[in-house]
Amino acid sequence: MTRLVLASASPARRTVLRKAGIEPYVHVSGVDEDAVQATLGPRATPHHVVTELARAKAAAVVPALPADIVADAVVIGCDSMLLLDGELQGKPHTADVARARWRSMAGRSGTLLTGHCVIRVHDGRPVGESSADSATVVHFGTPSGDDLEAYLDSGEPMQVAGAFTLDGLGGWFIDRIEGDPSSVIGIGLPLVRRLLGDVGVGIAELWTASPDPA
Ligand SMILES: Nc1nc2c(ncn2[C@H]2C[C@H](O)[C@@H](COP(=O)(O)OP(=O)(O)OP(=O)(O)O)O2)c(=O)[nH]1
Repeated sequence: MTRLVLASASPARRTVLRKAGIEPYVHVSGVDEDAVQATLGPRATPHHVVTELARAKAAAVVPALPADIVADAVVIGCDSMLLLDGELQGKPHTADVARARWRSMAGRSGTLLTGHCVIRVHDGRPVGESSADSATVVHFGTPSGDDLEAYLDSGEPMQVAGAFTLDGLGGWFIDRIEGDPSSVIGIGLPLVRRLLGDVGVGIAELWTASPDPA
């Protein structure tokens, strides 16, 4: 049976796949995202940046996988960033940066881009690849000063692209989205289904009969 390999440390991506019936084999890529982005140059479009980062993560994992996995696998890399005022934003990492971002984006909208790359591996060799990014417009609410500080104190916004989550505490501050919710969380299920089809894999081949509904 073809095994789905998730080239990501993201617990959010793992959870999305598990709830959708797939227990991924996880192998973190360890890719230096800043270094990859630097090689793309200043004229790289936001769509190209997230897709190339996703490709770098998937490609980095293939040679490191055990033989029994790479006998028959699809390796998926992803990268999510928020495009706001023409600037790509990753994780804020600090409360000060997250606060400044929320003060800028409250009451406005941005586009959450998630790059995806699927590499088909058979008998240890890459035999197919397909990549694309998904774009979801996110309309941000306006948290009160107290709510924003409490959100920052939770630590959540510092660890996620765009300083918000759709499915966590951040959900209280997202008015609506235009696009695929799973790609905002970190891995777009309908897009991955299409990319898997591009490399000859049907999604129903991969999922277990009993998805994790938790
Ligand atoms: N649960 C949740 N997580 C989100 C949401 N939006 C973004 N994130 C997370 C997903 C990713 O873990 C993170 C985006 O950073 P990256 O795409 O660089 O992935 P990350 O560094 O976590 O892992 P990776 O580089 O794939 O090993 O932000 C959301 O709405 N909900």
